[in-house]
Amino acid sequence: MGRTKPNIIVTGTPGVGKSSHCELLAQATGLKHLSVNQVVKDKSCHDGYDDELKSWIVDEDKLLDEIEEDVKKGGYILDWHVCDIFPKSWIDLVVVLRADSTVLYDRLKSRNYPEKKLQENLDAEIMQVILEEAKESYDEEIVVELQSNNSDDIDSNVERISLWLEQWSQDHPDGI
Ligand SMILES: Nc1ncnc2c1ncn2[C@@H]1O[C@H](COP(=O)(O)OP(=O)(O)OP(=O)(O)O)[C@@H](O)[C@H]1O
Repeated sequence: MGRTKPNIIVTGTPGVGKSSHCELLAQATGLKHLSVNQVVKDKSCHDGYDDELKSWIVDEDKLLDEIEEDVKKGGYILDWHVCDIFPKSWIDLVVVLRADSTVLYDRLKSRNYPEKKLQENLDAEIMQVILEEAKESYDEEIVVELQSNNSDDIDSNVERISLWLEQWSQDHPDGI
């Protein structure tokens, strides 16, 4: 079975603004916001919790099994800091959000991240780890890098992705 609506990944380093974008984007487009972290927790797609890193040790196979049936129907915004585990055939657009390191530092600091986790995430953002993963895992023409430093950025990004969605629907009147 194909899909009449596309699937979009919104990814980026923790704190870059994925949830904020996805919520507004879901409101603007009617696509469904799938918080992958929430699925990991709710459906126990993990092998426990890493206390030092304060994050779940994700069972990726179980996670994919859990969401496959829904996501294959289309119309989902996948919100996660990992982007390279989803099969290419599921995905129509990959949005990689970016933030300046000073901005990201302040956001993570205010979340009381442990110093090690904060530094790892800042390094990952500076080294553009997630952008590189996205480009390696998907065709470059579907990977879009967008800035997320302030609320104007969110508005213009949501607008831009909404326009992309309209175009996708025009280009694929019968779905794919
Ligand atoms: N572009 C932005 N302008 C202003 N504030 C922002 C922006 N992006 C994110 N924030 C703020 O930064 C904090 C983290 O944002 P958010 O939870 O959306 O990030 P996230 O990428 O989903 O994080 P995580 O991966 O940890 O879930 C929130 O307080 C949010 O309001």
